[in-house]
Amino acid sequence: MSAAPAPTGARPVLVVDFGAQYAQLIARRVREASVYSEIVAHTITAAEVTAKNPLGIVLSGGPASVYADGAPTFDPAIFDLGIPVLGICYGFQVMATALGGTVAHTGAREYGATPVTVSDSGNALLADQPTAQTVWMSHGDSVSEAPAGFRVLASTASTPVAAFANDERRLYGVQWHPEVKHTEFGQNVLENFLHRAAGIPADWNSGNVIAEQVARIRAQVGTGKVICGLSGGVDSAVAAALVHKAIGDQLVCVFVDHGLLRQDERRQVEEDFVVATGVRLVTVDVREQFLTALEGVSDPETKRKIIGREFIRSFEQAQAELIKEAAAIDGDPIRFLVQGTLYPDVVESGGGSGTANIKSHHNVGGLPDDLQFELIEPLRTLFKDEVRAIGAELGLPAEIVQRQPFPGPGLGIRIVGSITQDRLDLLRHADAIVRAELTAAGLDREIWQCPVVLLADVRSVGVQGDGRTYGHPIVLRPVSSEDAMTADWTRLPYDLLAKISNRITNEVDGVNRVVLDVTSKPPGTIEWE
Ligand SMILES: Nc1ncnc2c1ncn2[C@@H]1O[C@H](COP(=O)(O)OP(=O)(O)OP(=O)(O)O)[C@@H](O)[C@H]1O
Ligand SMILES: O=c1[nH]c(=O)c2[nH+]cn([C@@H]3O[C@H](COP(=O)(O)O)[C@@H](O)[C@H]3O)c2[nH]1
Ligand SMILES: NC(=O)CC[C@H](N)C(=O)O
Ligand SMILES: [Mg+2]
Repeated sequence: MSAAPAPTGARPVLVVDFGAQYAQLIARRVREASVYSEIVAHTITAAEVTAKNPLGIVLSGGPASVYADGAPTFDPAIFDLGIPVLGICYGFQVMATALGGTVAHTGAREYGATPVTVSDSGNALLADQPTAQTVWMSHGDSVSEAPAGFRVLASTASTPVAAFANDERRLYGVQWHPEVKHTEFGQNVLENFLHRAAGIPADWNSGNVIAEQVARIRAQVGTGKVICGLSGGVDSAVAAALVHKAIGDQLVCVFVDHGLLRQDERRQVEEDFVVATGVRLVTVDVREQFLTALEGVSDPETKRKIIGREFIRSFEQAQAELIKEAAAIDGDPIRFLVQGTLYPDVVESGGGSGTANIKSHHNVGGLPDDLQFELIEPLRTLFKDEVRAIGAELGLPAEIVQRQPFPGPGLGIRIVGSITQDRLDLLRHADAIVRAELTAAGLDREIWQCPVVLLADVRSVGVQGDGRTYGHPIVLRPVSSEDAMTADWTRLPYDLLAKISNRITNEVDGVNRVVLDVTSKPPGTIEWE
């Protein structure tokens, strides 16, 4: 399992994964508390834990029941190592069972927002916590009896043991999920555990990530040559800056012009980006290849796999050209490919432990089986806002660090239907209008991104210039988000929406209707495909 890499000599907090949806979220919240963390499998043994010398351990939730056959187990000797442990949900139930308490299917099930009563705040975990608070629950089993030596700290209407503690042994557990934003005092509980109970100082920051990644990249690459897929977006800019810091001129960036880009994008990357960062950049023009490969394809996953494959073919093409150019390589082969992959790309592609495939991101689930490159993905366990912080720390300009995301498959996954040159030109035009208006309204920082989608297989009747039209709708999808894992639709001012709608229907041939997507994520995703 991938884990955020340790800074040299740093003692981690281990997050033990029992198949949770939220293991990375826990790791991220620990980082937010300025503490370094690593995710480990639940099969870790007491000896392996000792070898890692952790400052604390957090046990995640998980879908199984502790008493069921085949449920994920945990080495009980770990509780005797003297290391502070916090169990969450399934992890709380694991701790209860291992230490002589009982867990049962009591019939009490709690999902979502649940009021909890804190009955004992005279302990490190719930110190200074209000008596009444709302927490996020997701369980069907309950601790019916706390282990001997443990105090019950909190309860809900149907769960008498909702939190417990043994301050002497520094063992703690909560039935609820402190790692999700909907839990009112969740971060406080985690920080109480880390700082008060376990006494861990708050001294971890993005500077540590940079130092460690630089060391790790140097060790991985040696004197080899590296290419980096650079899109002009935040993630690849930060990845490239990190790699550049590590190995300097051994890095060459490659921009793929696949014809699915927005207006003016290539020029921006080739000129503005290079000026801002000083990286060496080559562009491969593969517009024809992509269009041919995608001809007649309308299924979203098929499109994504083709795009993922063609990206790698494009990088191989750049690799071959650079190898010919002796100056770029000094005779060393180019074996490594840097990608700005983030954790949400991985988890949505089904790459988390036991998580579902929502959509194959081109750089993860869309990679071809015959991939020859050795990947370098220094941001793979991080979330976008963390990456922005690292970019700022590395000195990248705000225009780059604060840029809105744009997916690698570009306009290709914003045409619902098959992709043609005409449809791309139409969508590019509509998208340019939307972006110009949002920028003019000063809203770029407020919205996370605003996909503009062409419903190429849908037509509706309109009237323009006293004549009948039978045109396509354009969908506006403005969203607000913290990390793209969840999102809400942005309430844009009506006047602005009216202006955008007017301009698109007046200026873009073939469009006679503009509609607004008012769906959150979940249940929708941000992109339509
Ligand atoms: N046009 C492109 N040329 C080269 N590499 C690309 C291109 N588009 C995407 N990539 C690669 O795929 C990775 C994932 O794309 P993604 O859009 O998630 O990240 P990004 O473009 O770097 O940042 P952002 O999410 O802000 O758009 C990039 O980090 C980059 O390595
Ligand atoms: O580089 C990328 N390659 C992809 O294949 C891809 N698919 C979605 N996205 C971006 O990821 C975030 C979440 O998008 P969804 O809610 O649509 O899954 C949003 O920011 C999307 O724009 C992608 N980025
Ligand atoms: N989210 C969880 O960790 C759930 C734990 C366990 N499966 C239960 O239903 O109680
Ligand atoms: Mg991008």
